[in-house]
Amino acid sequence: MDASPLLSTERLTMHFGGLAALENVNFAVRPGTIHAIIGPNGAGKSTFFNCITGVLRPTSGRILLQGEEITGLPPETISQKSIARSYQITNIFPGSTCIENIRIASQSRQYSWSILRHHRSDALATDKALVVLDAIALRDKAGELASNLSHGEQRHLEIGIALATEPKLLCLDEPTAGMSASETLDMIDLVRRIGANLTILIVEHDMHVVMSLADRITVFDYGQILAEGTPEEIQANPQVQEAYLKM
Ligand SMILES: Nc1ncnc2c1ncn2[C@@H]1O[C@H](COP(=O)(O)OP(=O)(O)OP(=O)(O)O)[C@@H](O)[C@H]1O
Repeated sequence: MDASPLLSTERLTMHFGGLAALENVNFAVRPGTIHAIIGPNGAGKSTFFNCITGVLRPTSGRILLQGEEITGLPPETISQKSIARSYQITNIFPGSTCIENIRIASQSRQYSWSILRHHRSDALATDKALVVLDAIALRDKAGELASNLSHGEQRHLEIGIALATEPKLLCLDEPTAGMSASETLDMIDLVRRIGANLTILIVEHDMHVVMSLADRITVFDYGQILAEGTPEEIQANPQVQEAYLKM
């Protein structure tokens, strides 16, 4: 029994001049899953993320969030519609404390926070931020300047900033890039924990991370979907093996 997709694309196409970075991509993320997108360099993974988060306006095709068309909407509107993205490059305010970083992000989510503004907004905003800090295992660093955190902790904070906007879909762009082995294990643990209550779309090069976390995997190659399935199905797929061997 398939649930209706949380996010889907229909014939999504993005051309840069004569280059087809995405070509007729039909894709769907089921609610409650951790869905990984993998593929060789230049396969179109970042372009896909950029289209669904509004950074790029696709050349043609449609993007639907819970059946509502969001194609070509600006990033702020897409964020208000509950798609949050954590970037490869850290996106935090280094001169602010961890809790301030989370509070700033949550206050930017005007609609769902309008109630809080009417009722003891400050105390509630702080309580909410502490819940997020708990979720990202940084509660004991609430008052610490973000600039004093380790690289791994900064990536956790960045995910907290995305969580504070109360997304329905969290897009993670290479969350373990540049991490040590132990930071990578911590990140796997974090994504698994937040994925218990949230739909996550993840672009990741580290196959151990992908195979540890993903419920489903979509493989992009030359801007098209080469394969889709469970981690076991993808690992056993000869076309996928060939696409990676040619790298
Ligand atoms: N703004 C742009 N202008 C022109 N070409 C672009 C632009 N962005 C991406 N491309 C091209 O589109 C293709 C897909 O790039 P994209 O960055 O989406 O791939 P990727 O799968 O994310 O690669 P990587 O794993 O290396 O990050 C590449 O050929 C890239 O050079």
